[in-house]
Amino acid sequence: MKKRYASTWESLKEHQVPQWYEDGKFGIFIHWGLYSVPAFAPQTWELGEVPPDETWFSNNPYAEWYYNSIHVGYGPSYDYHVKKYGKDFKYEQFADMWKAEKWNPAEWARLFKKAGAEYVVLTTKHHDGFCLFPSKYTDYNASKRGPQRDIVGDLTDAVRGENLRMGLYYSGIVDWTFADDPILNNDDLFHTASPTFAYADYAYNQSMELIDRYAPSVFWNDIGWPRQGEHNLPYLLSHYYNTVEDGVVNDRFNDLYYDFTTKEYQSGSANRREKWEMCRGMGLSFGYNAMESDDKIISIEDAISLLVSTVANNGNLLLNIGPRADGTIPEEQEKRLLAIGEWLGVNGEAIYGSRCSSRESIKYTDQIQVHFTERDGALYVLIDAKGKSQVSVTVPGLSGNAVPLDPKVEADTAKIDGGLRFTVKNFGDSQNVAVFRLNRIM
Ligand SMILES: C[C@@H]1N[C@H](CNC(=O)CCc2c[nH]c3ccccc23)[C@@H](O)[C@H](O)[C@@H]1O
Repeated sequence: MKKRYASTWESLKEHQVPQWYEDGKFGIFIHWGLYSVPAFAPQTWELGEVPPDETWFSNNPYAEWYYNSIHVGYGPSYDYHVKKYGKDFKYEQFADMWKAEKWNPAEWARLFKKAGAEYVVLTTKHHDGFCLFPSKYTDYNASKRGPQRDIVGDLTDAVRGENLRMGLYYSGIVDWTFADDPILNNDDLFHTASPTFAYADYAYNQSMELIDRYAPSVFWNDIGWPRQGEHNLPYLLSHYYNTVEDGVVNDRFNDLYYDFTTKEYQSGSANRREKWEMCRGMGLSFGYNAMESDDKIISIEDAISLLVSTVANNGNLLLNIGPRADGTIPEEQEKRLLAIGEWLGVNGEAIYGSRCSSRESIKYTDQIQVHFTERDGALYVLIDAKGKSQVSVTVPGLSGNAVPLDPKVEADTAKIDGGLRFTVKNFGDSQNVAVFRLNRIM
């Protein structure tokens, strides 16, 4: 019997994180929109590396923040905009320059499948207010302008055609078509953004139409929810769960409610006893930044290390791609997705459907760490030796027969000092992380 949720916080709190989200472990985030046309931001810091103050917001590495970055009236993006487009060029003019002329959603979905992703989360409306779906509440959308198609619907169909889950991102509290004073610190971001009741109703209405049109498996709200509309949330979220039985939401509703908490680069919180999700771009930006060449984005080794360390600590990794305005995915981003997919093809048994082990990760050096996951009574030992071709580590308190998942991994194990000594001589097809299965949990 399908559970029905009442529009009360008490009823919502009975919701459990669905098994598919616990098991899925790896998702693809997609930031695509008008900001993909200029595709520019300075390459400065990771979120959380410096305080969210004027220095951050006037040198914002997030290319999807282009509107605000030029609106502050100074800084690298402003200078770039004046030089490339001219002082009088309005951001809204990008709405008729964005054509997505080379976009093939089925091709994207095939790539995400090959990457080993279990879910996808696409921006439906980012802070600039431009909607990638035919919203009843604004004509500033991709069906009426630019691509002239239902981007959200077309990608949802393609993603579901590959048996992946489709999630939708919505910028709840920030919408620069309603309130666009330049944002220069977090107070502007969280407290003065979109201050009207009219906007709160708009956000509620658009969220309802996204739920009713697409029944997304993830409703990924960003930054916060309009305070004037907080009383709408129990209804909105109970309607969501009653519409999408195994739906799941993040923690960006003004600390009022969540299924999973979020980290973003170095910002946010992760507690391994709760379900959480790490999101980041491949470089410093979520929207495509044409300046972020192959040598400027996360390495394959670091991406695999991040996936393994996140999953071993009860998290999911939502790794972002920033497609070009024409609908192609930059080669350097595709290369990372395919490499992660290859690694998961060999070692996925230790990732998909696994659960966090009671054993905490062990850090031997900055390059050498050992992580643990458990599944169906087996313990998995994931040895991450970034930058090394061989490694020897002793894991205390382990015993039993350790079998590498990758047949091309050459390794010996020996009982020593009350632990198990692993000597990996060749990482085979497993990049920098060799995975072993122990058939008895000690
Ligand atoms: C995925 C990215 N999210 C950014 C907003 N980021 C934040 O508000 C990060 C702060 C944060 C981290 N964990 C949280 C949990 C609750 C509320 C805020 C945060 C966006 O500004 C950015 O353009 C991109 O869409």
